Parts: sequence; C-alpha cells; structure tokens
Amino acid sequence: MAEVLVLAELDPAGGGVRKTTLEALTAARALGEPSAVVLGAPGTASGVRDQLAEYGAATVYVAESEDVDAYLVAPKAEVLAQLVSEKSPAAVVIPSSPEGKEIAARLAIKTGSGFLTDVTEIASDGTATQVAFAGATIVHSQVTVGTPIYTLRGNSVTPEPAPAAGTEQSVAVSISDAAKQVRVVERVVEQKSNRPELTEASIVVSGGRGVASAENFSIIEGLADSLGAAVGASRAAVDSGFYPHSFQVGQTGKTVSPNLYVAVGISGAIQHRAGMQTSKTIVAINKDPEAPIFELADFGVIGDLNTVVPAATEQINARK
Ligand SMILES: Cc1cc2nc3c(=O)[nH]c(=O)nc-3n(C[C@H](O)[C@H](O)[C@H](O)COP(=O)(O)OP(=O)(O)OC[C@H]3O[C@@H](n4cnc5c(N)ncnc54)[C@H](O)[C@@H]3O)c2cc1C
Repeated sequence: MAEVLVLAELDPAGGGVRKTTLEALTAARALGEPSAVVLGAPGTASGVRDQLAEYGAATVYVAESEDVDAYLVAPKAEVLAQLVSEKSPAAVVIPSSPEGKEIAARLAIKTGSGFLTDVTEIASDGTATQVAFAGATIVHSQVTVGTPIYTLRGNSVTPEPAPAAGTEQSVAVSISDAAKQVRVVERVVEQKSNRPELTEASIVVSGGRGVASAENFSIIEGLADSLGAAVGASRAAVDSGFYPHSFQVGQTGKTVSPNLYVAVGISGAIQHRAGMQTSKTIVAINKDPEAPIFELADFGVIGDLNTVVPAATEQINARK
C-alpha cells in the first residue's frame, strides 16, 4: 500500500499529540498507509509514538535535533523534503495550523509539488474539498504536479483509532545554513485554561455584541462549562472589549468546525459565518427573529439571551 506522510503536531505545553494530528492520520488513510513524522528537539517523540501507532501510523519517523527546534519552520520543511525525496510517498498531510501551512508551502516549493490548504475532506482518488469565498463556494481540487501536499482543517474529520505497528525509524538530520536564518529567541506557552482549545473543541459557545459587556460574558462561560465547550466571540464582541481577540471566530479570527456551535447574541454576518459555518449543528439564540444567523441555524431560540442562556445552563447542569 502507498505510504502517506503525516506531520505530527504536538502540544507545546507537553500534552502529547494534538487532536489535529489524529485527524490528519485518519484522513490520510483514504490515500494509503499513514506514517507519522515527528520533528523537534531531542526527546520530542518519546511518549507520543504509541498514540500515533494507535491512530494508524505504520512507521514513526523521528527527526530530532536542536537545529530543528532552534529555528522557525525552515528546518522542518527541509527535513520533510528530504523524507519525501527518500520515501516517494503518495501524499503528505499536515494539520492546518499557521505553522503547518507555512511548512506545506515551503515543502511544495522544495519538492516542486502542488499543495492544497485548509481542506476539509480527502477522497481516495486524491480529490480534496475546500470551502472558499467565506463559505459561499465548495471547491473540489486535485494536485497534478509532484507529491500532493494537503493541510487539513481542524475538526473536519473525526479521529478514529486504527492500530498499526508504529515502528520507530530515526531520520538523520542535517540542516543547511540557509534554513538557519531565523532563530527562536523565546517560546511563550499560553496559559492553559480548563476549557478545550477553540479550534479543536467539539462544542463551541460564542457570544456577540448582544452579550453587552465583558462581565456578562460569564453567562456564555457558564453555558460553555456546562457543555464542556470552548468559548468563542464575534468581532463586535472582541472590538467592544468583551473578550480577548484570541477567541474571535470568523474571517479575521479563528476557523472552527465543531459538532455543535452555539451562537449567542450574534447576528450572523458573512465574516462571522466564514469561521463557523462548517459546524455540524448550529444553534442560535437571538432576540431578533429576522437575524440572519437563523438562516444558517439548525435550531433557533428567539429570546433574550439573559433569560435563555442561564435557563439552558441550569437545565443542562441539572441533567448531569
Ligand atoms: C474585513 C472584515 C473582517 C471581519 N471579520 C470578522 C470576524 O472574523 N468575525 C466576526 O465575528 N466578525 C467579523 N467582521 C465583522 C462583521 O461584519 C460583523 O460586524 C460582526 O460579526 C457582528 O458581530 P455581532 O453579530 O456580535 O454583532 P451585531 O451584528 O451587532 O449583532 C448582535 C446581535 O445580538 C442580538 N442581541 C442583542 N441583544 C440581545 C439579547 N439581549 N438577547 C439575544 N440577542 C440579542 C441582536 O439581535 C443582534 O442580532 C468583519 C468585518 C470586516 C469588514
């Protein structure tokens, strides 16, 4: 069976393999037999091999060196390009994080290949699905040059275990001077909250301008916590100072695709939709029955969020 390389994305806070990697391993199986590639400082792969094997990695290529870790993405792209030339894989699948997309672009140039970013599905013939123009168009594309490289949008695929050997193979790392031009000076790991990471969460509860104040966002957080969800915000809520920008969902914020997205006091502007409309189920809570979010929602509650949200939170907590 053809080999498909999957770049493993690891939790910078030491929490093991990120869910996006398990999704990429699952999606890669449509194209062949996945092998995971772990890139990082010495010791990076220890502790993640078993998880990669559990989700289908027949081989785990381990490329560990201080140089891979000490510079920005150029060394990682170089090592991956070396692996592509040695192994001639059928494809490369990379999680669609900002770093993943940059590595994919550099890898495409180095290997003379085409690449498709932010794909939501990969078919067995290599056809990828992408959502374009703020969600107005669904595009199906194939790479026709070189080794197809895909970056997979988070939460597009449900990770499914498929135990494989996970045979570890170390990769000799030799980084060129050209790839050592931007050194990492400091890494700051964001403070971990008890809530799931926004782009990885299977439930997201977002608040908009209708929430009306930073203090009132506590009712959004209350509903999120009752559901084990991440909290998101519209740009209007962020611009009004209700919630930090790192939680913004939309065209100029994060793209989420959870199983359940609850939009509270959000009108449903096209730029907000761009970041959440591929959610599997959308619930809208809004006092305006004409709000455009209801056109998109699977379930809608017309009412004042200050009444509806605490009542819903209470009911959910009572059923636990
Ligand atoms: C280039 C560009 C990029 C953008 N990027 C983004 C982006 O990434 N993300 C994003 O979100 N927006 C983005 N925007 C902004 C976008 O156009 C909208 O302005 C924004 O999404 C509106 O946010 P909102 O729905 O919270 O606010 P509003 O449009 O003001 O809607 C508030 C809603 O709350 C409801 N409401 C009010 N009070 C209550 C209550 N008590 N109970 C229930 N409902 C209530 C109202 O009926 C209304 O529907 C962008 C705009 C531009 C031009």
